[in-house]
Amino acid sequence: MRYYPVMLDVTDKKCVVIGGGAVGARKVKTLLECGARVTVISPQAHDSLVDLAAQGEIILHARGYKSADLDGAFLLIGATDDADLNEKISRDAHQNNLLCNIADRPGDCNFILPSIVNQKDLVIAISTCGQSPAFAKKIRQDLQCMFGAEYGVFLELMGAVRKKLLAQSHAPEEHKGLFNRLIGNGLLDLLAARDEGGADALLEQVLGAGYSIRELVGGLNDRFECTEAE
Ligand SMILES: C[C@@]1(CC(=O)O)C2=NC(=C\c3[nH]c(c(CCC(=O)O)c3CC(=O)O)Cc3[nH]c(c(CC(=O)O)c3CCC(=O)O)/C=C3\N/C(=C\2)[C@@H](CCC(=O)O)[C@]3(C)CC(=O)O)/[C@H]1CCC(=O)O
Ligand SMILES: NC(=O)c1ccc[n+]([C@@H]2O[C@H](COP(=O)([O-])OP(=O)(O)OC[C@H]3O[C@@H](n4cnc5c(N)ncnc54)[C@H](O)[C@@H]3O)[C@@H](O)[C@H]2O)c1
Repeated sequence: MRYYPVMLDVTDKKCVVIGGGAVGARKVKTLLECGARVTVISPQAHDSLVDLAAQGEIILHARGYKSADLDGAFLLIGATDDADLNEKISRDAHQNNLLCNIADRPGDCNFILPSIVNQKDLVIAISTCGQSPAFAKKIRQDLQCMFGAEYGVFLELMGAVRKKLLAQSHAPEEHKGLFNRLIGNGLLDLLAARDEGGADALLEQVLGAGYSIRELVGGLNDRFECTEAE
């Protein structure tokens, strides 16, 4: 494995994307989904970025890159169509010890981006360590249809159960057994079938009273409506 996989918290962090073409726009979209504060520097910008700037979702500077653009940044992505400039951006980033992804220079990045299958808090990241982005995308497309809305609702429920158990006691070995019984005895399939009664019966059998779906996360149909509306 060439790279160390991590999950980065970019919430409210200043992330600078230099070059707002097709590639920059794709990377901005993911950063926004993860709650970053995004600044884009680009003389010309993809229509989607112009719209996001008009809606106040990003800051867009319609001009060329200056080194000072990195001031206060947590992370930067270089995605211009100018190879020399991309190299300069990577040098500036390394001097400032920044997290740095350069779209055409994997060797100058200290992180690269995976292809992502996502259903609310379920995130499956696929990387070929730069060997074949096209193949990472193909695997994403193959996996995507296997993970429906029930996975998002399932994780919301498991998270609520876990939070409630942890508030009572820290007992990882005991909790592991409970979680494995919920997982192994088909809670996910019951949610997929929208069988709230069946799911409640399983929750009560494994966890006892006080753990119904309504008590934990509200009604099942409401949860599916929220998930599918997103
Ligand atoms: C996963 C994804 C995430 C994202 O971008 O968000 C991503 N590339 C995606 C798509 C894609 N990129 C390219 C094609 C054309 C076909 C092809 O080349 O295969 C396609 C497919 C398409 O467009 O259909 C061209 C390309 N990519 C890189 C270079 C430069 C180079 O290799 O030197 C060149 C130009 C090569 C040339 O000059 O021809 C480099 C990188 N691209 C990476 C990520 C990192 C390694 C990921 C990995 O393999 O693990 C890495 C190293 C750096 C980085 O960008 O972080 C996203 C999938 C989105 C999805 O799921 O839909
Ligand atoms: N990593 C990947 O997934 C991937 C995929 C395809 C291509 N690429 C590479 O990514 C780069 C960008 O590809 P693209 O298709 O988005 O190109 P593009 O031509 O659509 O966009 C390039 C952007 O860079 C901006 N730019 C030019 N000079 C600039 C400057 N001085 N300061 C700031 N911005 C400047 C332009 O205004 C333009 O918006 C290319 O080098 C390409 O080879 C990477």
